[in-house]
Amino acid sequence: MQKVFNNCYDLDRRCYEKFGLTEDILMEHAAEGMARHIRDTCGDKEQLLIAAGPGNNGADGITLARLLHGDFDVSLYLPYGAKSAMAKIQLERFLQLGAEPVQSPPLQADIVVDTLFGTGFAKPLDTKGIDLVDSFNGMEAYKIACDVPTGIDPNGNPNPIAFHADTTITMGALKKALFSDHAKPYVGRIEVVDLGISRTHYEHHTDAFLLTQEDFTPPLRTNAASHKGTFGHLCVIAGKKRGAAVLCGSAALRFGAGLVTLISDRNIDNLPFSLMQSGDLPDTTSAIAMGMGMGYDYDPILIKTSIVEDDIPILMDADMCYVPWIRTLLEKCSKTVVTPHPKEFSVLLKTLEIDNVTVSEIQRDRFGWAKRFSEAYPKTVLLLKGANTLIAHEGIIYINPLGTPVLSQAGSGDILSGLIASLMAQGYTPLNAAINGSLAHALSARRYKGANFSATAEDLIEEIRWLVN
Ligand SMILES: NC(=O)C1=CN([C@@H]2O[C@H](COP(=O)(O)OP(=O)(O)OC[C@H]3O[C@@H](n4cnc5c(N)ncnc54)[C@H](OP(=O)(O)O)[C@@H]3O)[C@@H](O)[C@H]2O)[C@@H](O)CC1
Ligand SMILES: [K+]
Repeated sequence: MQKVFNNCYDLDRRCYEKFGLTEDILMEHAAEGMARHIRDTCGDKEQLLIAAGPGNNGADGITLARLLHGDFDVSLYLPYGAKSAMAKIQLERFLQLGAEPVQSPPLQADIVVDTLFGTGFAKPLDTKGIDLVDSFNGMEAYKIACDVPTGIDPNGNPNPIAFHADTTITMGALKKALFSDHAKPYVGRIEVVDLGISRTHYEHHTDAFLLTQEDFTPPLRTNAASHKGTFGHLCVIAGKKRGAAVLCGSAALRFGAGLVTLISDRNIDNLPFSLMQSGDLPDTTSAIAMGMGMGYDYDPILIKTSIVEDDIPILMDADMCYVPWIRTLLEKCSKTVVTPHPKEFSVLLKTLEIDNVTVSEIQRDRFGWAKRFSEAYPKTVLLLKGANTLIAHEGIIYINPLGTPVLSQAGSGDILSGLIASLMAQGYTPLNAAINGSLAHALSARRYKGANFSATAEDLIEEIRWLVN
Protein backbone atom coordinates (compact mmCIF):
# COMPACT_ATOMS: atom_id res chain seq x y z
CA MET A 1 0.00 0.00 0.00
CA GLN A 2 1.32 3.46 -0.84
CA LYS A 3 0.21 6.72 0.74
CA VAL A 4 -1.72 9.21 -1.42
CA PHE A 5 -2.12 12.93 -0.63
CA ASN A 6 -4.27 15.88 -1.74
CA ASN A 7 -1.08 17.75 -2.62
CA CYS A 8 2.44 18.03 -1.23
CA TYR A 9 2.52 21.62 0.05
CA ASP A 10 2.37 20.56 3.74
CA LEU A 11 4.92 17.81 3.15
CA ASP A 12 7.30 20.25 1.42
CA ARG A 13 6.93 22.70 4.31
CA ARG A 14 7.66 19.91 6.78
CA CYS A 15 10.85 19.16 4.82
CA TYR A 16 12.06 22.73 5.24
CA GLU A 17 11.16 22.90 8.93
CA LYS A 18 11.99 19.40 10.16
CA PHE A 19 14.86 18.34 7.91
CA GLY A 20 16.43 21.71 7.05
CA LEU A 21 16.03 21.16 3.33
CA THR A 22 15.41 24.15 1.07
CA GLU A 23 13.01 24.61 -1.83
CA ASP A 24 16.13 24.71 -4.03
CA ILE A 25 17.30 21.28 -2.80
CA LEU A 26 13.86 19.74 -3.29
CA MET A 27 13.60 21.16 -6.78
CA GLU A 28 17.06 19.92 -7.77
CA HIS A 29 16.01 16.40 -6.78
CA ALA A 30 12.68 16.76 -8.62
CA ALA A 31 14.46 17.75 -11.83
CA GLU A 32 17.23 15.19 -11.32
CA GLY A 33 14.53 12.49 -11.06
CA MET A 34 13.12 13.51 -14.44
CA ALA A 35 16.63 13.77 -15.96
CA ARG A 36 17.46 10.26 -14.72
CA HIS A 37 14.27 8.90 -16.26
CA ILE A 38 15.03 10.58 -19.60
CA ARG A 39 18.67 9.41 -19.66
CA ASP A 40 17.57 5.84 -18.84
CA THR A 41 14.67 5.75 -21.31
CA CYS A 42 15.73 7.89 -24.27
CA GLY A 43 18.84 8.07 -26.46
CA ASP A 44 21.42 10.89 -26.25
CA LYS A 45 21.07 13.95 -28.47
CA GLU A 46 17.37 13.43 -29.02
CA GLN A 47 15.21 16.51 -29.48
CA LEU A 48 13.73 17.44 -26.13
CA LEU A 49 11.00 20.06 -25.81
CA ILE A 50 10.38 21.35 -22.29
CA ALA A 51 7.31 23.58 -21.95
CA ALA A 52 7.64 25.45 -18.66
CA GLY A 53 4.91 27.45 -16.91
CA PRO A 54 5.24 30.53 -14.68
CA GLY A 55 5.30 28.80 -11.26
CA ASN A 56 7.35 26.11 -9.58
CA ASN A 57 6.17 23.36 -11.90
CA GLY A 58 7.76 25.46 -14.63
CA ALA A 59 10.81 25.95 -12.39
CA ASP A 60 11.20 22.14 -12.28
CA GLY A 61 11.23 22.23 -16.09
CA ILE A 62 13.79 25.03 -16.31
CA THR A 63 16.01 23.09 -13.88
CA LEU A 64 15.63 20.00 -16.07
CA ALA A 65 16.66 22.05 -19.11
CA ARG A 66 19.89 23.05 -17.31
CA LEU A 67 20.61 19.44 -16.29
CA LEU A 68 20.22 18.03 -19.80
CA HIS A 69 21.53 20.93 -21.92
CA GLY A 70 24.57 19.74 -23.85
CA ASP A 71 23.58 16.06 -23.74
CA PHE A 72 20.22 16.54 -25.46
CA ASP A 73 18.99 18.98 -28.10
CA VAL A 74 16.97 21.01 -25.56
CA SER A 75 14.27 23.53 -26.52
CA LEU A 76 12.99 25.34 -23.42
CA TYR A 77 9.73 27.19 -24.08
CA LEU A 78 8.23 29.63 -21.55
CA PRO A 79 4.81 30.69 -22.88
CA TYR A 80 3.88 32.51 -19.65
CA GLY A 81 7.36 33.76 -18.69
CA ALA A 82 8.99 32.87 -15.36
CA LYS A 83 7.05 34.36 -12.43
CA SER A 84 7.74 32.49 -9.19
CA ALA A 85 10.94 33.29 -7.30
CA MET A 86 12.34 29.82 -7.99
CA ALA A 87 11.43 30.00 -11.69
CA LYS A 88 13.38 33.27 -11.97
CA ILE A 89 16.42 31.80 -10.16
CA GLN A 90 16.39 28.66 -12.32
CA LEU A 91 16.05 30.72 -15.51
CA GLU A 92 19.06 32.83 -14.47
CA ARG A 93 21.08 29.61 -13.98
CA PHE A 94 19.95 28.30 -17.38
CA LEU A 95 20.99 31.54 -19.09
CA GLN A 96 24.46 31.21 -17.48
CA LEU A 97 25.02 28.19 -19.77
CA GLY A 98 24.90 30.58 -22.71
CA ALA A 99 21.53 29.06 -23.64
CA GLU A 100 18.29 30.88 -24.52
CA PRO A 101 14.62 29.81 -24.29
CA VAL A 102 12.97 29.40 -27.71
CA GLN A 103 10.38 31.98 -28.83
CA SER A 104 7.98 29.34 -30.14
CA PRO A 105 7.88 25.58 -29.63
CA PRO A 106 9.30 23.32 -32.39
CA LEU A 107 6.61 21.56 -34.42
CA GLN A 108 8.12 18.17 -33.64
CA ALA A 109 10.29 16.68 -30.91
CA ASP A 110 11.32 13.20 -29.74
CA ILE A 111 10.44 13.92 -26.14
CA VAL A 112 7.94 16.47 -24.79
CA VAL A 113 8.09 17.35 -21.11
CA ASP A 114 5.04 19.15 -19.75
CA THR A 115 6.05 21.40 -16.86
CA LEU A 116 3.39 24.03 -17.51
CA PHE A 117 1.22 23.62 -14.42
CA GLY A 118 1.29 21.18 -11.51
CA THR A 119 -0.44 21.26 -8.14
CA GLY A 120 -0.94 25.03 -8.39
CA PHE A 121 -3.29 24.67 -11.38
CA ALA A 122 -6.12 26.81 -10.09
CA LYS A 123 -8.33 28.00 -12.96
CA PRO A 124 -9.34 26.75 -16.42
CA LEU A 125 -6.65 26.80 -19.11
CA ASP A 126 -6.75 29.90 -21.28
CA THR A 127 -6.86 29.68 -25.09
CA LYS A 128 -3.07 29.75 -25.32
CA GLY A 129 -2.80 26.85 -22.86
CA ILE A 130 -5.53 24.85 -24.61
CA ASP A 131 -3.87 25.27 -28.03
CA LEU A 132 -0.48 24.35 -26.64
CA VAL A 133 -1.67 21.21 -24.84
CA ASP A 134 -3.69 20.25 -27.91
CA SER A 135 -0.64 20.56 -30.16
CA PHE A 136 1.53 18.52 -27.73
CA ASN A 137 -1.15 15.82 -27.61
CA GLY A 138 -1.04 15.64 -31.42
CA MET A 139 2.76 15.15 -31.55
CA GLU A 140 4.27 11.72 -32.05
CA ALA A 141 6.68 11.97 -29.16
CA TYR A 142 7.40 10.33 -25.83
CA LYS A 143 5.41 12.50 -23.41
CA ILE A 144 6.32 13.12 -19.80
CA ALA A 145 4.21 15.12 -17.34
CA CYS A 146 5.96 16.75 -14.40
CA ASP A 147 4.08 16.10 -11.13
CA VAL A 148 0.55 16.26 -12.64
CA PRO A 149 -0.42 16.46 -16.35
CA THR A 150 -1.27 20.08 -17.20
CA GLY A 151 -5.02 20.65 -17.22
CA ILE A 152 -5.79 18.07 -14.51
CA ASP A 153 -7.32 20.04 -11.64
CA PRO A 154 -6.94 19.16 -7.93
CA ASN A 155 -10.02 16.88 -8.14
CA GLY A 156 -8.51 15.04 -11.10
CA ASN A 157 -10.70 16.53 -13.83
CA PRO A 158 -9.42 17.79 -17.21
CA ASN A 159 -10.13 21.54 -17.29
CA PRO A 160 -11.08 21.76 -20.10
CA ILE A 161 -8.46 19.49 -21.72
CA ALA A 162 -5.30 17.89 -20.36
CA PHE A 163 -1.85 16.76 -21.44
CA HIS A 164 -1.84 13.10 -22.50
CA ALA A 165 1.25 11.69 -20.77
CA ASP A 166 2.96 8.38 -21.42
CA THR A 167 4.58 8.78 -18.02
CA THR A 168 3.82 11.09 -15.12
CA ILE A 169 6.80 11.70 -12.87
CA THR A 170 5.31 12.95 -9.67
CA MET A 171 7.27 14.74 -6.98
CA GLY A 172 7.75 13.43 -3.43
CA ALA A 173 4.50 11.46 -3.09
CA LEU A 174 1.39 10.30 -4.96
CA LYS A 175 -1.51 12.75 -5.33
CA LYS A 176 -5.25 11.92 -5.36
CA ALA A 177 -5.81 13.89 -8.59
CA LEU A 178 -3.79 11.25 -10.46
CA PHE A 179 -6.29 8.55 -9.47
CA SER A 180 -9.65 10.03 -10.43
CA ASP A 181 -11.52 8.12 -13.13
CA HIS A 182 -11.28 11.15 -15.43
CA ALA A 183 -7.49 11.40 -15.00
CA LYS A 184 -6.82 7.72 -15.73
CA PRO A 185 -6.50 8.13 -19.53
CA TYR A 186 -4.08 11.08 -19.10
CA VAL A 187 -1.54 10.02 -16.49
CA GLY A 188 0.07 6.99 -18.18
CA ARG A 189 2.63 5.19 -16.01
CA ILE A 190 3.18 6.93 -12.68
CA GLU A 191 6.62 7.22 -11.08
CA VAL A 192 7.43 8.93 -7.78
CA VAL A 193 10.68 10.85 -7.34
CA ASP A 194 12.25 11.28 -3.89
CA LEU A 195 13.08 14.89 -3.00
CA GLY A 196 16.28 14.55 -0.99
CA ILE A 197 14.90 12.17 1.63
CA SER A 198 13.13 8.84 1.23
CA ARG A 199 9.36 8.67 1.02
CA THR A 200 9.34 7.08 4.47
CA HIS A 201 10.56 10.38 5.92
CA TYR A 202 8.84 12.71 3.44
CA GLU A 203 5.34 11.25 3.81
CA HIS A 204 3.14 11.98 6.81
CA HIS A 205 -0.44 11.16 7.88
CA THR A 206 -2.99 10.69 5.13
CA ASP A 207 -6.52 9.45 4.57
CA ALA A 208 -5.85 7.66 1.25
CA PHE A 209 -3.83 4.62 0.18
CA LEU A 210 -3.04 3.08 -3.19
CA LEU A 211 -3.41 -0.69 -3.40
CA THR A 212 -0.82 -2.70 -5.30
CA GLN A 213 -0.59 -6.32 -6.40
CA GLU A 214 1.57 -7.01 -3.32
CA ASP A 215 -1.41 -6.25 -1.07
CA PHE A 216 -3.34 -9.24 -2.42
CA THR A 217 -3.91 -11.89 0.28
CA PRO A 218 -5.81 -14.80 -1.31
CA PRO A 219 -7.70 -17.34 0.84
CA LEU A 220 -5.02 -20.04 0.61
CA ARG A 221 -5.90 -23.19 2.52
CA THR A 222 -3.25 -24.06 5.07
CA ASN A 223 -5.25 -26.29 7.42
CA ALA A 224 -4.79 -29.92 6.31
CA ALA A 225 -7.60 -31.09 8.59
CA SER A 226 -10.28 -28.98 6.93
CA HIS A 227 -13.73 -29.80 5.52
CA LYS A 228 -16.15 -27.78 3.40
CA GLY A 229 -17.69 -26.20 6.51
CA THR A 230 -14.29 -24.73 7.41
CA PHE A 231 -14.54 -22.28 4.52
CA GLY A 232 -17.91 -20.75 5.20
CA HIS A 233 -21.38 -20.89 3.68
CA LEU A 234 -22.43 -18.05 1.41
CA CYS A 235 -26.10 -17.53 0.62
CA VAL A 236 -26.97 -15.48 -2.48
CA ILE A 237 -30.49 -14.06 -2.64
CA ALA A 238 -31.82 -14.85 -6.12
CA GLY A 239 -34.53 -12.40 -7.16
CA LYS A 240 -35.91 -11.59 -10.59
CA LYS A 241 -32.82 -12.12 -12.77
CA ARG A 242 -31.43 -15.37 -11.48
CA GLY A 243 -28.42 -15.38 -13.82
CA ALA A 244 -26.85 -12.60 -11.75
CA ALA A 245 -27.10 -14.72 -8.58
CA VAL A 246 -25.66 -17.73 -10.42
CA LEU A 247 -22.62 -15.71 -11.60
CA CYS A 248 -22.15 -14.27 -8.11
CA GLY A 249 -22.37 -17.73 -6.52
CA SER A 250 -20.07 -19.35 -9.11
CA ALA A 251 -17.38 -16.70 -8.55
CA ALA A 252 -17.73 -17.13 -4.77
CA LEU A 253 -17.26 -20.88 -5.03
CA ARG A 254 -14.24 -20.47 -7.30
CA PHE A 255 -12.71 -18.07 -4.76
CA GLY A 256 -12.86 -20.57 -1.94
CA ALA A 257 -16.28 -20.42 -0.21
CA GLY A 258 -16.90 -23.97 1.08
CA LEU A 259 -20.64 -23.92 0.31
CA VAL A 260 -22.78 -21.60 -1.80
CA THR A 261 -26.59 -21.70 -1.70
CA LEU A 262 -28.94 -19.62 -3.83
CA ILE A 263 -31.99 -18.57 -1.85
CA SER A 264 -35.21 -18.43 -3.86
CA ASP A 265 -38.93 -18.94 -3.36
CA ARG A 266 -39.08 -20.69 -6.75
CA ASN A 267 -37.11 -23.59 -8.19
CA ILE A 268 -34.10 -22.42 -10.23
CA ASP A 269 -33.65 -24.58 -13.32
CA ASN A 270 -30.31 -25.61 -14.79
CA LEU A 271 -28.31 -24.61 -11.73
CA PRO A 272 -24.64 -25.68 -11.91
CA PHE A 273 -24.27 -28.88 -9.81
CA SER A 274 -21.82 -27.21 -7.42
CA LEU A 275 -24.39 -24.59 -6.34
CA MET A 276 -27.21 -25.51 -3.96
CA GLN A 277 -30.64 -23.92 -3.62
CA SER A 278 -33.03 -23.42 -0.74
CA GLY A 279 -36.19 -21.51 0.15
CA ASP A 280 -34.89 -20.53 3.60
CA LEU A 281 -31.67 -19.26 5.04
CA PRO A 282 -29.66 -22.28 6.34
CA ASP A 283 -28.45 -22.12 9.98
CA THR A 284 -24.86 -22.44 8.80
CA THR A 285 -25.00 -19.23 6.73
CA SER A 286 -21.79 -17.26 7.33
CA ALA A 287 -22.43 -14.43 4.84
CA ILE A 288 -25.14 -13.18 2.48
CA ALA A 289 -24.95 -11.48 -0.91
CA MET A 290 -28.02 -9.67 -2.17
CA GLY A 291 -29.13 -7.08 -4.72
CA MET A 292 -27.70 -8.54 -7.94
CA GLY A 293 -30.66 -9.03 -10.30
CA MET A 294 -32.94 -8.85 -7.25
CA GLY A 295 -35.58 -6.36 -8.47
CA TYR A 296 -36.74 -3.31 -6.51
CA ASP A 297 -39.95 -4.77 -5.12
CA TYR A 298 -38.41 -7.87 -3.54
CA ASP A 299 -38.81 -7.74 0.22
CA PRO A 300 -37.56 -10.92 1.91
CA ILE A 301 -38.99 -10.09 5.33
CA LEU A 302 -37.87 -13.27 7.11
CA ILE A 303 -34.37 -13.05 5.68
CA LYS A 304 -34.12 -9.41 6.72
CA THR A 305 -35.08 -10.32 10.28
CA SER A 306 -32.48 -13.13 10.47
CA ILE A 307 -29.76 -10.89 9.06
CA VAL A 308 -30.39 -8.28 11.72
CA GLU A 309 -30.96 -10.70 14.66
CA ASP A 310 -27.92 -12.85 13.87
CA ASP A 311 -25.80 -9.94 12.60
CA ILE A 312 -24.78 -11.94 9.51
CA PRO A 313 -22.06 -10.35 7.32
CA ILE A 314 -23.83 -9.00 4.26
CA LEU A 315 -22.80 -7.69 0.85
CA MET A 316 -25.31 -5.42 -0.92
CA ASP A 317 -25.08 -4.62 -4.61
CA ALA A 318 -27.12 -3.10 -7.45
CA ASP A 319 -30.88 -3.13 -6.72
CA MET A 320 -30.30 -2.90 -2.96
CA CYS A 321 -29.35 0.76 -3.54
CA TYR A 322 -32.98 1.41 -4.55
CA VAL A 323 -34.79 -0.15 -1.56
CA PRO A 324 -35.45 2.07 1.48
CA TRP A 325 -34.97 -0.84 3.93
CA ILE A 326 -31.24 -0.91 3.07
CA ARG A 327 -31.05 1.76 5.77
CA THR A 328 -32.13 -0.70 8.48
CA LEU A 329 -29.45 -3.18 7.44
CA LEU A 330 -26.73 -0.52 7.30
CA GLU A 331 -27.70 0.84 10.70
CA LYS A 332 -28.30 -2.42 12.56
CA CYS A 333 -25.68 -4.80 11.12
CA SER A 334 -22.02 -4.50 12.05
CA LYS A 335 -20.48 -6.18 8.98
CA THR A 336 -21.77 -4.64 5.76
CA VAL A 337 -20.30 -3.94 2.32
CA VAL A 338 -22.10 -1.95 -0.41
CA THR A 339 -20.78 -2.09 -3.98
CA PRO A 340 -22.54 0.52 -6.16
CA HIS A 341 -21.43 1.82 -9.54
CA PRO A 342 -21.69 5.64 -9.81
CA LYS A 343 -25.36 5.61 -10.92
CA GLU A 344 -26.34 3.27 -8.10
CA PHE A 345 -24.29 5.37 -5.69
CA SER A 346 -26.22 8.46 -6.73
CA VAL A 347 -29.46 6.56 -5.98
CA LEU A 348 -28.07 5.22 -2.68
CA LEU A 349 -27.14 8.72 -1.47
CA LYS A 350 -30.72 9.76 -2.22
CA THR A 351 -32.29 6.63 -0.66
CA LEU A 352 -30.31 7.25 2.53
CA GLU A 353 -31.15 10.98 2.40
CA ILE A 354 -27.45 11.89 2.45
CA ASP A 355 -27.66 14.13 -0.63
CA ASN A 356 -29.17 14.56 -4.06
CA VAL A 357 -26.32 14.44 -6.57
CA THR A 358 -26.00 13.46 -10.20
CA VAL A 359 -23.69 10.79 -11.55
CA SER A 360 -21.47 13.40 -13.15
CA GLU A 361 -21.19 15.34 -9.87
CA ILE A 362 -20.09 12.11 -8.20
CA GLN A 363 -17.57 11.34 -10.95
CA ARG A 364 -16.09 14.83 -10.65
CA ASP A 365 -15.38 14.29 -6.94
CA ARG A 366 -15.32 10.56 -6.28
CA PHE A 367 -12.99 10.88 -3.29
CA GLY A 368 -15.17 13.52 -1.67
CA TRP A 369 -18.43 11.62 -2.06
CA ALA A 370 -16.92 8.29 -0.97
CA LYS A 371 -15.57 9.99 2.15
CA ARG A 372 -18.89 11.71 2.88
CA PHE A 373 -20.73 8.37 2.69
CA SER A 374 -18.13 6.68 4.84
CA GLU A 375 -18.41 9.34 7.52
CA ALA A 376 -22.22 9.03 7.53
CA TYR A 377 -22.08 5.20 7.73
CA PRO A 378 -18.76 4.44 9.46
CA LYS A 379 -19.59 0.75 10.08
CA THR A 380 -20.16 0.11 6.37
CA VAL A 381 -17.48 -0.54 3.78
CA LEU A 382 -18.27 1.27 0.53
CA LEU A 383 -16.82 0.02 -2.73
CA LEU A 384 -17.46 2.64 -5.42
CA LYS A 385 -16.88 0.99 -8.79
CA GLY A 386 -14.99 2.83 -11.49
CA ALA A 387 -11.91 2.87 -13.68
CA ASN A 388 -10.07 3.32 -10.37
CA THR A 389 -12.24 1.62 -7.78
CA LEU A 390 -12.46 3.35 -4.38
CA ILE A 391 -12.99 1.46 -1.13
CA ALA A 392 -13.95 3.68 1.80
CA HIS A 393 -14.15 2.75 5.48
CA GLU A 394 -14.20 5.05 8.52
CA GLY A 395 -13.18 8.00 6.33
CA ILE A 396 -10.09 6.21 4.91
CA ILE A 397 -9.98 5.55 1.17
CA TYR A 398 -8.19 2.68 -0.56
CA ILE A 399 -7.71 3.03 -4.33
CA ASN A 400 -7.53 0.02 -6.61
CA PRO A 401 -5.95 1.31 -9.85
CA LEU A 402 -5.46 -2.16 -11.39
CA GLY A 403 -8.80 -2.50 -13.20
CA THR A 404 -8.75 -2.68 -17.01
CA PRO A 405 -11.35 -2.29 -19.79
CA VAL A 406 -11.63 -6.12 -19.83
CA LEU A 407 -13.93 -5.67 -16.82
CA SER A 408 -16.39 -3.42 -18.68
CA GLN A 409 -18.62 -6.38 -19.34
CA ALA A 410 -22.05 -7.69 -18.38
CA GLY A 411 -21.82 -9.86 -15.28
CA SER A 412 -18.52 -8.33 -14.16
CA GLY A 413 -20.18 -6.63 -11.16
CA ASP A 414 -21.91 -9.88 -10.12
CA ILE A 415 -18.52 -11.58 -10.11
CA LEU A 416 -16.99 -8.82 -7.99
CA SER A 417 -19.84 -9.23 -5.48
CA GLY A 418 -19.24 -12.99 -5.43
CA LEU A 419 -15.51 -12.56 -4.77
CA ILE A 420 -16.04 -10.15 -1.88
CA ALA A 421 -18.93 -12.12 -0.37
CA SER A 422 -16.91 -15.33 -0.65
CA LEU A 423 -14.18 -13.83 1.52
CA MET A 424 -16.76 -12.47 3.99
CA ALA A 425 -18.18 -16.01 4.27
CA GLN A 426 -14.64 -17.30 4.89
CA GLY A 427 -14.15 -14.91 7.81
CA TYR A 428 -12.32 -11.94 6.27
CA THR A 429 -13.31 -8.60 7.79
CA PRO A 430 -15.60 -6.60 5.45
CA LEU A 431 -12.74 -4.21 4.67
CA ASN A 432 -10.24 -6.98 3.88
CA ALA A 433 -12.87 -8.81 1.86
CA ALA A 434 -13.59 -5.68 -0.21
CA ILE A 435 -9.88 -4.99 -0.78
CA ASN A 436 -8.97 -8.57 -1.70
CA GLY A 437 -12.11 -9.21 -3.74
CA SER A 438 -11.49 -6.05 -5.72
CA LEU A 439 -7.81 -6.96 -6.27
CA ALA A 440 -8.76 -10.50 -7.34
CA HIS A 441 -11.26 -9.06 -9.83
CA ALA A 442 -8.70 -6.71 -11.39
CA LEU A 443 -5.90 -9.27 -11.37
CA SER A 444 -8.14 -11.85 -13.09
CA ALA A 445 -8.80 -9.32 -15.85
CA ARG A 446 -5.07 -8.65 -16.18
CA ARG A 447 -4.40 -12.38 -16.54
CA TYR A 448 -6.93 -12.73 -19.37
CA LYS A 449 -5.01 -13.44 -22.59
CA GLY A 450 -7.77 -12.90 -25.17
CA ALA A 451 -8.52 -9.61 -26.98
CA ASN A 452 -9.57 -7.06 -24.37
CA PHE A 453 -13.11 -6.82 -25.78
CA SER A 454 -13.76 -10.54 -25.71
CA ALA A 455 -13.90 -11.67 -22.07
CA THR A 456 -17.22 -13.02 -20.84
CA ALA A 457 -18.20 -13.37 -17.19
CA GLU A 458 -17.40 -17.08 -17.43
CA ASP A 459 -13.88 -16.25 -18.74
CA LEU A 460 -13.26 -14.03 -15.72
CA ILE A 461 -14.46 -16.71 -13.31
CA GLU A 462 -12.07 -19.14 -15.05
CA GLU A 463 -9.11 -16.77 -14.51
CA ILE A 464 -9.71 -16.77 -10.73
CA ARG A 465 -8.37 -20.33 -10.80
CA TRP A 466 -4.86 -19.10 -11.70
CA LEU A 467 -4.60 -16.05 -9.47
CA VAL A 468 -1.77 -17.30 -7.29
CA ASN A 469 0.34 -18.87 -10.08
N1 LIG B 1 7.41 23.75 -3.20
C1 LIG B 1 8.41 22.89 -3.39
O1 LIG B 1 9.28 22.79 -2.53
C2 LIG B 1 8.47 22.05 -4.57
C3 LIG B 1 7.59 22.23 -5.64
N2 LIG B 1 7.64 21.47 -6.73
C4 LIG B 1 6.89 21.78 -7.93
O2 LIG B 1 6.10 22.91 -7.73
C5 LIG B 1 4.81 22.72 -8.29
C6 LIG B 1 3.81 23.58 -7.64
O3 LIG B 1 4.24 24.88 -7.91
P1 LIG B 1 3.27 26.12 -7.75
O4 LIG B 1 2.64 26.08 -6.42
O5 LIG B 1 4.06 27.32 -8.09
O6 LIG B 1 2.14 25.83 -8.82
P2 LIG B 1 2.18 25.64 -10.42
O7 LIG B 1 1.55 24.34 -10.72
O8 LIG B 1 3.53 25.88 -10.96
O9 LIG B 1 1.17 26.78 -10.92
C7 LIG B 1 1.17 28.05 -10.33
C8 LIG B 1 1.44 29.12 -11.34
O10 LIG B 1 0.62 28.92 -12.47
C9 LIG B 1 -0.33 29.98 -12.61
N3 LIG B 1 -1.58 29.36 -13.03
C10 LIG B 1 -2.29 28.40 -12.39
N4 LIG B 1 -3.30 27.97 -13.15
C11 LIG B 1 -3.22 28.67 -14.32
C12 LIG B 1 -3.98 28.67 -15.50
N5 LIG B 1 -5.04 27.86 -15.66
N6 LIG B 1 -3.64 29.51 -16.50
C13 LIG B 1 -2.59 30.36 -16.35
N7 LIG B 1 -1.83 30.41 -15.23
C14 LIG B 1 -2.14 29.57 -14.24
C15 LIG B 1 -0.36 30.67 -11.30
O11 LIG B 1 -0.70 32.00 -11.54
P3 LIG B 1 -1.66 32.78 -10.51
O12 LIG B 1 -2.91 31.96 -10.41
O13 LIG B 1 -0.91 32.81 -9.23
O14 LIG B 1 -1.86 34.09 -11.16
C16 LIG B 1 1.08 30.49 -10.84
O15 LIG B 1 1.92 31.43 -11.49
C17 LIG B 1 4.56 21.23 -8.10
O16 LIG B 1 3.57 20.76 -8.99
C18 LIG B 1 5.95 20.68 -8.36
O17 LIG B 1 6.12 20.46 -9.75
C19 LIG B 1 8.67 20.44 -6.82
O18 LIG B 1 9.75 21.02 -7.45
C20 LIG B 1 9.09 19.93 -5.48
C21 LIG B 1 9.51 21.00 -4.60
K1 LIG C 1 2.70 19.40 -15.48
